Amino acid sequence: MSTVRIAPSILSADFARLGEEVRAIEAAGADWVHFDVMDNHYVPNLTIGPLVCEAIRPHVQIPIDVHLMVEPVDALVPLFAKAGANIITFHPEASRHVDRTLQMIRDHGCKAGLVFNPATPLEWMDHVMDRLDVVLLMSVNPGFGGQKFIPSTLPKLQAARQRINTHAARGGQSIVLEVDGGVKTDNIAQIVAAGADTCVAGSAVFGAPDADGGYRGVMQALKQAAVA
Ligand SMILES: O=C(CO)[C@@H](O)[C@H](O)COP(=O)(O)O
Ligand SMILES: [Fe+2]
Repeated sequence: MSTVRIAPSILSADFARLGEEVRAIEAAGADWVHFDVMDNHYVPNLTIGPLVCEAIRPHVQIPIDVHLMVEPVDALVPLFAKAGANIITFHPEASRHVDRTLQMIRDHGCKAGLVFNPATPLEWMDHVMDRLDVVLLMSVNPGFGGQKFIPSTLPKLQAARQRINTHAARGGQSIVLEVDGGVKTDNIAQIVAAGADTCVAGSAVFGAPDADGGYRGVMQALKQAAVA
């Protein structure tokens, strides 16, 4: 049985019923709530902030995984920590002092992570391995849900997995390897085989037809397909 985590992205949820939506995905077996923050500056889209994080916090027990697509980053860290975030990830190009931002996230009691766009080199992680709890590889360009998985993410996942395993073999902490964008039942097996242990899925989960078992059906289908 696979231990892959599924983190539904609420970007594709019904925002008018967000409390109900996050309760439904938790009941359906979601492992994390993936919370996409877009600022209409680092990315063209504009989404949700700490007030919405605070509003959904009492509705779920599972960790809230805040993916910051904002520039600059630092001012939002204390606000999301206070709003109940458990994990905060950011794009290294968007922070002037990456080491300091990672440290700040942990100082606020959250797990810290870096997000790599499809063209962002993995070298960004090399000098901050000790400060990382999560490495998130984007398998689409950030800004929108419902895009198609970029296949070059697969060798990049293998390379990231190798770095993470080497770090652990040298006595370093364990680091989650998360993938975000275009994850579906028909590609999750390849994604997990390439080294991912945590998969964000937005449109795949929230677009699941009721006839196929709705959120519970798609969550089971993703977890089963991951080990196929
Ligand atoms: O961060 C992002 C997009 O920028 C993602 O979290 C998407 O929201 C994932 O949605 P799907 O590709 O699974 O529909
Ligand atoms: Fe995301």
